[in-house]
Amino acid sequence: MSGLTEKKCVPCEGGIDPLSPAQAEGLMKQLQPEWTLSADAKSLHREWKFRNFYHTMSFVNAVAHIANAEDHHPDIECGWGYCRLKYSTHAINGLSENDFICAAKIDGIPKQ
Ligand SMILES: C[C@H](O)[C@H](O)[C@H]1CNC2=NC(N)=NC(=O)C2=N1
Repeated sequence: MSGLTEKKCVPCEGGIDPLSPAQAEGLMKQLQPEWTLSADAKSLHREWKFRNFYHTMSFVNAVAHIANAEDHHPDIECGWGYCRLKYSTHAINGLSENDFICAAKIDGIPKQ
């Protein structure tokens, strides 16, 4: 169990520094290995594949539920059989712990 899943996102409207690349690399260790950091360490990415549209949208709905509960929202790109997520904290133009908390919670969604 990842410690991040025990945490709750803190509302962010700026005023904090984005995580450094080293801090972001450290938190990556608590996520499933399919997540990648962008080259500038300002965003977090992952893609999923599904065997039909129903399973795709079921996953997207579970992501939306987490986003709503945490009040922290990914960019979502989805279509038949795939979903791509991008996390960054818009208010600071970079990554915050919120992005990692949400990613860890998404890692807990059962894969269909
Ligand atoms: C107050 C509240 O936490 C902010 O408006 C949130 C809402 N969701 C957000 N989601 C993301 N990804 N970045 C933000 O900066 C952000 N801001």
